[in-house]
Amino acid sequence: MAKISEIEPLVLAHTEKGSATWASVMIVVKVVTSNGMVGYGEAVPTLRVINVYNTIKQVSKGYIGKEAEEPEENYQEWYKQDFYLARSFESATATSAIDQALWDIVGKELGAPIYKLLGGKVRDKIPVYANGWYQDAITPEDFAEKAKEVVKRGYKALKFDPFGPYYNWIDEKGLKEAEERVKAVREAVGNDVDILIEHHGRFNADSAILIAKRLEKYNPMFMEEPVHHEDIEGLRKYRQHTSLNIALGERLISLKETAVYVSEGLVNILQPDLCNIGGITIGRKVISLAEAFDVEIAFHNAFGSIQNAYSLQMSAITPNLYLLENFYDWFPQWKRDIVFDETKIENGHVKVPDKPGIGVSINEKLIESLKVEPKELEVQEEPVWVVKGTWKKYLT
Ligand SMILES: O=C(O)[C@H](O)[C@@H](O)[C@H](O)[C@H](O)CO
Ligand SMILES: [Mg+2]
Repeated sequence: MAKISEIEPLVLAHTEKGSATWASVMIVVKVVTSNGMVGYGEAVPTLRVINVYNTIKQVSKGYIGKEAEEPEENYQEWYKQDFYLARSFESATATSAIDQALWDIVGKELGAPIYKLLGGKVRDKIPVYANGWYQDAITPEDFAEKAKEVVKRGYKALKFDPFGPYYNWIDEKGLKEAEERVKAVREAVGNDVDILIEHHGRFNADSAILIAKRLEKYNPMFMEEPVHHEDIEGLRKYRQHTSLNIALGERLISLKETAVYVSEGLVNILQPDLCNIGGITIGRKVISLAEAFDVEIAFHNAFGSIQNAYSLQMSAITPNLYLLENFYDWFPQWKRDIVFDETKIENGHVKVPDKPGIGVSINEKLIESLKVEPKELEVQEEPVWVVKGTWKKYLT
C-alpha cells in the first residue's frame, strides 16, 4: 500500500494557442505517493484557471495521507467532506483530475493499463470524430473546403457549430446561414460521413426546434446541447417536437445528475467528460448507466492530451461507444508532445495505448518547462468556447 504524499496543480501554457481560448492552457495534476510513484490527471480550465488551481489545493487536503490504491473509497469520502461536490464545477474537475492520477498510479503499480483494470478492452482501435477543424471558417465554401480535408484524412464523422453569433434566438437570416453551411458540408462529405451539429447550449427551445426542422433534411447524426444546459423543461419540449438524436453531457458533474437525463430519455448520445464527471471512478459507472438505457457514449474530449489519453482508455472498455471526440489533429504541437505524440489518428482511429496506467508516457521535462503562474484569461467578444475565427465576420 502506498499513501498519497503530494498533489501538485500545474498550469501549462505556450505561445502556440489552441483552437479555442479556454483550450489555450492545460491544468495538470501530479500526484506522488510515499513510495515514489507518480500519476497524472487533467482538470478543465474554462475561464476558471485560478479557481480550479486553488480548488485542487483545497481538495488535496482531503486526499493527502489516503491510500493511493483506493480511488473509490477516497472519492466516497471526499464526496462526504466536500458537501457541494455535485454543485461545484471547480470541485468536480479537481476531484476528477486527482482520481485519474490515482488510477494511473494503480495501473503503474500493477503493470497494467487502466482498461485492463476495468475488465479489458472491447476494441483495439477507437473510432474518433473530428472537432476543431473549422478554424476561421465563415462562408459555406470555407466549411466545405475544410470538411473535405477532414474526410481525406480518414474521418467518418465531423462536428461543427454553424450558428455564428446567434444566441438564445435565431431569426430567418441565422437559419438560412446555418442551413447553407450545413448543406455545403453535406455536399462536400457525401452521405457516408456523419455530420454532428454543435449548438453549444445557447438557444431557447423554440429556436432550437426551428433549427432542427430546418436542418433535419441534411441528416445530422446528432444535435448537441440544443438548449441551455440547465433548461430541462426546454429539452423536454425539444424532445416532444423533434425526432433528431440529442447529444449532451460535457457539463454534467455527477452520476445522479446524469441519471436524470438518461432515465427520462432526454439524451441519445451521452458525452461525459472524464475531467468533470468524477474521473475514472464515476466515468465507469456512467458508462454502465448509459448501457442499461441503450444510450451511446461519445466522451467529451476537448482539452488536453492527458484527458485524451484517459478518454482512449475508457472508450476501449465501453461496449456502447459511438465515437470519441477528437481535437488531436488540430492540437498545438506542445499538447501532442506532452504524451510524446503517442496517440496519433490513423484513418479516423486511434490504437488503444497500452502502457501501464494512463496508457502513454508523460513528457515530464516538457511539463516542467511549460509551467506558468495561474492567471485570469482575457474575456473577449468572441465567446471563449468557439472555434477561433468563426465569428470574425460578425466582429468587424
Ligand atoms: O463539444 C465540445 O467540444 C465543446 O462544446 C467545446 O469544448 C467546444 O466545441 C470547443 O471548445 C471548441 O473549440
Ligand atoms: Mg459541445
